[in-house]
Amino acid sequence: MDGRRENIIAAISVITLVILIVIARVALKLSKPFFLIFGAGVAVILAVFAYLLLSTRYNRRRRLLESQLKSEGQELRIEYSFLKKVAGVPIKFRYKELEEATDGFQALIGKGASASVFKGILDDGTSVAVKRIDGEERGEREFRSEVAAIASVHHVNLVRLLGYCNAPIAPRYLVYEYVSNGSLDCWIFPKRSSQRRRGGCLSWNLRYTVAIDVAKGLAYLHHDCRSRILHLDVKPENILLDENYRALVSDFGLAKLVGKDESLKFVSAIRGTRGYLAPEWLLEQGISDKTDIYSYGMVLLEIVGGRKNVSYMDDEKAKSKRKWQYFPKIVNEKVREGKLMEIVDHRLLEGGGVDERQVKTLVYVALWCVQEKPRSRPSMAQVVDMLEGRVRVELPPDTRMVLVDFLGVDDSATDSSSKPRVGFVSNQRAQSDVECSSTYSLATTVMSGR
Ligand SMILES: Nc1ncnc2c1ncn2[C@@H]1O[C@H](COP(=O)(O)OP(=O)(O)OP(=O)(O)O)[C@@H](O)[C@H]1O
Repeated sequence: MDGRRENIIAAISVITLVILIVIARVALKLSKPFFLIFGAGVAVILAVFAYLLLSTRYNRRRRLLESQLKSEGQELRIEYSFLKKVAGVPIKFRYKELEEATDGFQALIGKGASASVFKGILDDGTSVAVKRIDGEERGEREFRSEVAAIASVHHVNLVRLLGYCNAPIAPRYLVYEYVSNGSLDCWIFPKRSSQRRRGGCLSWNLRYTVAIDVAKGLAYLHHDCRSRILHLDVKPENILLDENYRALVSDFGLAKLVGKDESLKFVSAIRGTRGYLAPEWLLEQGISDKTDIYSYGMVLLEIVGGRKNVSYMDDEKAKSKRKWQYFPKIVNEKVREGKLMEIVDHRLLEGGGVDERQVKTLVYVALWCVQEKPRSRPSMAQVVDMLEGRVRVELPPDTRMVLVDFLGVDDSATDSSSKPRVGFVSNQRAQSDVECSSTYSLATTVMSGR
């Protein structure tokens, strides 16, 4: 009850009692009933005063506590949102917020095998990339592994997950920081005339820093996280470039968290992308961090050559007979022949500024990474040391590269970005263990090299 109201009620009751006593005095004189009424009246007045005293004290104390709690609550809220910002804990978004941020999912900035990515701007002005994960069961699996893998990691070379939205019925969404220069493939492979995309020809210096950035991001995942994280889909389409062309590893949809003390090798259904898959995975001999290192080596070769590792031969006759070139094998031969510079992206050689020593380092490291035996490959931490010049890079052993995965394909097969990931049905494996049943057949073949 409000204090002022209490006082008014008390005053009215006291005045009423006094009036009653006065009336009783006039009506009853000093008789016995008068003294009874008088006594009762005084007792009531005393009780009203006692009540007033206690309730005023109680209210004052309650108001004090309330204001204390309010200010503490506010402090806690400020502290919580500060901690959230500092720790980078992913936020849960409402579908409506994402719809507003992307203006109804208008600006599509990328599309992969399992997701569409839209540009958006949050209320506070932050630019974001909103990834809508398509597909029911697979979507759920990719969503979970992506959140589990990236929610807890923070590194300058890993794309930052700002939040997620998993409203019932609607597709699942992941909200990432927006990385303004798109993916690496647009910056190293020549643009096809039909393509309308951002990009250009990345300079040699920037290619070298990108190689180091990606190695650092992967080294962090392999060595410095609480559980070892295997990316399992390292390819140029999953490497993003920011406004300063620093590289960030993205797309953790296939990532696996492995306990630090867990066996280094384990079996997993073949997924990932054609052209970057390590032989041990194709041969179902178990995967490990060395599987990522193989894919990284394949990406390094594409960075140096500015071309896909698996491509059609240029001449039309060969094309009609489906003759392939396997760039890693060409690189291996050129290295042995001492003609290293012949494999460098021609567009870079025309412009000059290619450091031959760096080319040698990058190519040697790449050939170490794509060694067929996983144990011959370096760790990601060693790769960083080699690229940054702390460790000398020896000439890698000659590899036969007899095992090449490629698909029974059509013309667009050299563009992995437009293709579903590889699905592989093994005789021994249950169908449910297979990542996706694409229309492609996976073949293992001996490549001619050129
Ligand atoms: N944070 C981001 N900022 C800017 N562009 C992005 C971002 N995330 C993704 N993209 C763009 O969207 C494309 C597809 O994204 P992503 O690779 O995550 O999808 P996906 O379906 O998981 O791909 P995949 O085919 O490897 O399964 C990327 O190649 C890139 O061009």
